[in-house]
Amino acid sequence: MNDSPQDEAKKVAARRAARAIDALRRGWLIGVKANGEILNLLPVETGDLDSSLADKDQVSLLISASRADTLKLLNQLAAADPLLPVQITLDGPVTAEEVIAIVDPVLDMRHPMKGPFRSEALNNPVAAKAAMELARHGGLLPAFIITDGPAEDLVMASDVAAYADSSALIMSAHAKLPVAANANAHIYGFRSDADATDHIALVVGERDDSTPVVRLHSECLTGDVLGSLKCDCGPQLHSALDQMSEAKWGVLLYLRQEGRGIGLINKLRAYALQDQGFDTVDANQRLGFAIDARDFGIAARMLELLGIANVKLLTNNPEKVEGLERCGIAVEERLPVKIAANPHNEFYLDTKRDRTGHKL
Ligand SMILES: Nc1nc2c(ncn2[C@@H]2O[C@H](COP(=O)(O)OP(=O)(O)OP(=O)(O)O)[C@@H](O)[C@H]2O)c(=O)[nH]1
Ligand SMILES: [Zn+2]
Repeated sequence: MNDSPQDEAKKVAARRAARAIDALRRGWLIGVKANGEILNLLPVETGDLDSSLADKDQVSLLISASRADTLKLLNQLAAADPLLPVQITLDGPVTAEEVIAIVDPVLDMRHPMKGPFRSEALNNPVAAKAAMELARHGGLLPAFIITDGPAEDLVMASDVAAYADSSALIMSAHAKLPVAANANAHIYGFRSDADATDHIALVVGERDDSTPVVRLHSECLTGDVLGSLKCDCGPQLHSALDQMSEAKWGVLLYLRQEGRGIGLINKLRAYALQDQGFDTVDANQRLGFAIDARDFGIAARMLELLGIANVKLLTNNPEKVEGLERCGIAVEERLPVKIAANPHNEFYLDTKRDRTGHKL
């Protein structure tokens, strides 16, 4: 089947975004274009900072709005949009260590005094916002050195949306998978030609015309595999499979959205901030991310591909209900997930209830 010109354009856009994300992970320079102008950026986390900073009289950095807030820089930009990234300029010579101390909140205790910096209005806010999203998709700290070009990988700010487009997801494999909770289970694999992340669904029990019990489970390597006591993910996963087995049938969507969409390494950074006393919400914001960066459109698309339009959703998170309904899935009922707290996750569960509206 031939793609329509629109589909072809989306693929080209997704490819440019994928190349840019790959470049960022390797520490290469990217150019982000919006409104006819290119913003050339070197990722602080992976880039060769020493050679980029050498002999510079001035160095400009692009950091997230919430990082700028922590550094008390937002008030310098009185009229600024509080969600816009911020450009700061330092007088040279500047060392790699100084730059890292500015962008990495985990080091704040070690380097409490920073600055003075000048923050400036962005001349390409659309490109700057897209750069923050590219860093998140790459699982990197959202911080860049603004450099001179030309960059080999040029991405349009609008390409990020094509990369994250859940309609590109297709079902690619299907097999029986007996699991401990239920020997009658089937696994379905999903992938997309836009983004390299694979997702899976486990259909538990005998499918019929009744509404299935569905659980959207976001990947948590520490909880699901290592049995971390910091969160409730592992017990929730197993309790969900048990509840599905007790119902007529159920569907577990295992979404590869580690750390609520910020990636494994950034989640571990959030844990390091939690070790310093910040809660899960503040930790995400200090890193420069949204409290929850997940896109539940992916789950809705997986349900659509499985031919499921109505669900009974196992969750305490109202955002999951709204996220699915916005994408046309009817949530007939919300079933609470009750997990006994332990001394290590009590504060985390309280934070979810008090700050992110989780019901219990
Ligand atoms: N960034 C970040 N992610 C975390 C933290 N603790 C757990 N996670 C991630 O949060 C996600 C787990 O969320 P879910 O189990 O889907 O639950 P939920 O949004 O709390 O909603 P429920 O359906 O009520 O469980 C996983 O991707 C975990 O990796 C944390 O402290 N910081
Ligand atoms: Zn977890």
